[in-house]
Amino acid sequence: MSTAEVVLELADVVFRRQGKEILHGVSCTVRAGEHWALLGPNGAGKSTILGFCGALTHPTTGTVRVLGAQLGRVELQALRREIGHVDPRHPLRSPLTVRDVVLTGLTGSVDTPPRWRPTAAQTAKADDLIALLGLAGQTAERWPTLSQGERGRALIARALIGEPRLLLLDEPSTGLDVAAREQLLETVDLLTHSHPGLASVLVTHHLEELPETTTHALLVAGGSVVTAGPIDQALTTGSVSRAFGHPIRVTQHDGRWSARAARRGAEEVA
Ligand SMILES: Nc1ncnc2c1ncn2[C@@H]1O[C@H](COP(=O)(O)OP(=O)(O)OP(=O)(O)O)[C@@H](O)[C@H]1O
Repeated sequence: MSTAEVVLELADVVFRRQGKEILHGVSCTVRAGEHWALLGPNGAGKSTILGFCGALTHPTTGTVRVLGAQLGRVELQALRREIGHVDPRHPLRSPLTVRDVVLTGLTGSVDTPPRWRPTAAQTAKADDLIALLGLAGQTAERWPTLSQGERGRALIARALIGEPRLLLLDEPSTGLDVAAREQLLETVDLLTHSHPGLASVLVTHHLEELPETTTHALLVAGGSVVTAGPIDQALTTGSVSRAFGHPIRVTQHDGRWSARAARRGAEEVA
């Protein structure tokens, strides 16, 4: 059992909305340096769980502790500033440059606030992150001209500029072609070296979209945990088939995962 600092802890979390129980007692502990995949079929409860991780919602019962603070006892706004949140549906409409988009991670806003000016050190830091994410040379390019993949990497730089201890990635490969997806995954893998203490939670429906550096998986279905723990133990043909309600064969090759429907005549699903 790791002794690294606990970054995120969900204990028996139940969530009800409009008379409906959406989560039925979810528990999970994420420690510094761990990279979790949050996986499950449509409607499983992934976004709801990510909402707790990002200090966006309170549980109905049970406890959520994010970065040592219990939700319900702390000011959520202050806590959110310590969490890097990458949402591929970032609602930016104005033609900010890559550098300006990254700097909005410091103000926690979508656009640059009027009269806000970055310091020279903040600008230098934005440029360092832009280079780290493979966008050097595109610092002055404007948001509407960027590809989806470039936007995804710019949003990771934006999430990192506040030096978060927890990074949340909400389906970061959405809308990417295979090359852009692979570049994005390589970039995420790089973070284990550039930001060694950082913990992350990445939401996806697809095992193929898991970075090689993923250490743990939380598999959910119907608002309950199917399995949670080190990825090699958590992601199995049996657990993934149970979660998705379909016989699926899970394989791992060179650190990458894949899932295929188990065809008739194939080996029995464990
Ligand atoms: N505010 C709400 N009021 C009522 N029901 C809700 C609310 N938010 C979510 N739900 C329901 O809770 C369930 C889980 O939703 P959630 O969005 O967390 O699933 P998900 O795993 O992220 O799904 P997807 O993969 O489709 O994005 C769904 O059945 C959804 O309809």
